[in-house]
Amino acid sequence: MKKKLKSPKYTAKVEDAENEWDHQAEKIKKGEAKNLWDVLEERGFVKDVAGKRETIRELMRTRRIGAYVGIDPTANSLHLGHLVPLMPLFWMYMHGYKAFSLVGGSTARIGDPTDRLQSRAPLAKSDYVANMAKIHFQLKTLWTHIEEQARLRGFEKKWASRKGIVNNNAWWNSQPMYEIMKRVGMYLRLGPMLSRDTVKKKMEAGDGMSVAELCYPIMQGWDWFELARQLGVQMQIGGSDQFGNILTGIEVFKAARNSDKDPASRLPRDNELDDPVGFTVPLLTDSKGAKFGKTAGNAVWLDPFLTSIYDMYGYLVRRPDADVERLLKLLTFLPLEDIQQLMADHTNDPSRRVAQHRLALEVTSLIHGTRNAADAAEQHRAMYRKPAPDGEEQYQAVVGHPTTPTNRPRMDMMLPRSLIMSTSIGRILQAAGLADSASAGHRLAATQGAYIGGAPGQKRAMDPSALAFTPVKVWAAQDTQKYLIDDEYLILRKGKHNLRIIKVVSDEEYAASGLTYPGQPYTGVVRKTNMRLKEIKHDSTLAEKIAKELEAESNAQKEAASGRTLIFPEDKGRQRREIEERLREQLKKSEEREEGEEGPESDEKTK
Ligand SMILES: Nc1ncnc2c1ncn2[C@@H]1O[C@H](COP(=O)(O)OP(=O)(O)OP(=O)(O)O)[C@@H](O)[C@H]1O
Ligand SMILES: N[C@@H](Cc1ccc(O)cc1)C(=O)O
Repeated sequence: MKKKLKSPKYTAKVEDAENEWDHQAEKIKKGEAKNLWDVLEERGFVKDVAGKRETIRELMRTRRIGAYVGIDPTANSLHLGHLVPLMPLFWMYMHGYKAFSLVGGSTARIGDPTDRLQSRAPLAKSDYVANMAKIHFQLKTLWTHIEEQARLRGFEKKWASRKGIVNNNAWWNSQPMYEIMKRVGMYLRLGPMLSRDTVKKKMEAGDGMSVAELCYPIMQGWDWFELARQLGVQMQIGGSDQFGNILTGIEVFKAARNSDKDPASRLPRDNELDDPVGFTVPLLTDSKGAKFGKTAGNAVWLDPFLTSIYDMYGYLVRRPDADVERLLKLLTFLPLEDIQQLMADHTNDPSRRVAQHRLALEVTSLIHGTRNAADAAEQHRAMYRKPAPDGEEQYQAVVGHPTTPTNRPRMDMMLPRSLIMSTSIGRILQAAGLADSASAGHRLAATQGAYIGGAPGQKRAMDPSALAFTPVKVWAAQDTQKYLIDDEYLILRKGKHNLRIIKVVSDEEYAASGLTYPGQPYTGVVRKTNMRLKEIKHDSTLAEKIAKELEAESNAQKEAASGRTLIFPEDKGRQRREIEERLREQLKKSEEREEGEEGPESDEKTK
């Protein structure tokens, strides 16, 4: 590979960063600063260590190493359990290391057999594409919130620190089997692989083991090696169930490294500090001790549509006193002294649950941003009045609008195929909830304020890390469909994080779902009224029915107060004229309102 020449300015920056690191290492040695490894241990992150503790400690002191956590997109959202291995990664980034989260686009298609008796059910290609994109963007949002947290906590941004999201599709889509067999397969022995507990159990008491599943840890180890080659990743972090995979990974890494014939590209192996190292974090479990996650079905999801921000806040507020200190250490960036103070306050009056509320606020801020977390805290305060003397929380009344599945904008949604195939991009942006009206959607497209994912005609399984976004333009209606991924998904984005992953379904399936989208024809008042006016002309009995509906609608509010019921006149002709009159009035008002909303650029041509 041709190496890029580095500018003198860049080289100087690298040198400065190295000097800065050496200086910090010296301070740690003299006891003037803390080694991050010790911080991680104190906070309870370290369960099992792959490598020697002292070596890792020295490595973290002397080198700005890279670390990674891998997550297979086997569900459509991250959950709270994933935060435990991700937190040390975030800590490392804040302290100037290089930290990467990996989306296992390829490994998810094999399925990690660790601790399972039954193989994972194969994912439909479309689900897998959607999961991958969603997890990728959730991680992206998390990383943005980490920047926010770092700023709030006064961490100085380091030029040489790195953060990123990678997808192992990037190499597995074109990885020759021959290379793996030759560089790794030849050196790994089958005996130790077969004697792993998790393998034995699945073979003896479960549904057996496929060759692909048996090779899963090799894939994971090769990922590590690729990340080391490309990004300098020397450390892997995972949940405690990943310990076996991390140990096998070290063997794979070393075999791959040692078989590199070219000394110029070979990763260093001069001393112990050059070797790959890893550690696992304790598993977050539910009250019955089961691993918190997608398989056990007990997850608290990071997707606010699956677990509302309010519900996540409430879940954290309900954590038992015995768990709260540990969770504060694992899931927040609060300094240990602050946690101690908080626990002392909590012990003084446990009924106020100050420690739990702080936990809830910190974790929801990290996941959903500080503003949303503050809203959730406010909703929570409004929902519950002060605890009764017996300590029980009491339900009061709902004040404000708690987040519910219906009022939360969805990241993933469904739209009918005819809309995508034949309507203007303005209307599609409106239907996706990225614009308030079709003309606002048009303006967004005209000013290139919205983006569409993928390349025209993309057919291969998408790799979100490589997913390019093209600014949407005011193109012809049939141009949007060129961006359909696997003929099934459309990805739209406004700004950095306002993302819509749209599953495009047949019109029949959409109608059967009972869903409607903003701007859907004949769901707006104008169109409904117009349609009914036409119907009424042909059927006078319909007038009575519509009159009743209209009355019921307006009386719903009045009735409670007055208790009055309306009596309809007997004269059918007059009745029809009156109703038509009222419908016209309603129509006029609605048209005026819609004009006001849409402005002069209404895209009538697409109707
Ligand atoms: N409850 C948890 N506590 C701590 N770490 C977790 C928890 N759940 C998942 N992890 C860790 O997150 C990383 C990614 O896990 P991933 O979602 O790929 O698969 P998984 O753990 O097998 O999920 P599941 O078993 O729920 O299907 C792994 O390192 C895993 O150990
Ligand atoms: N095997 C991990 C996920 C993972 C995938 C690829 C990796 O390189 C690392 C980790 C799990 O299931 O939890």
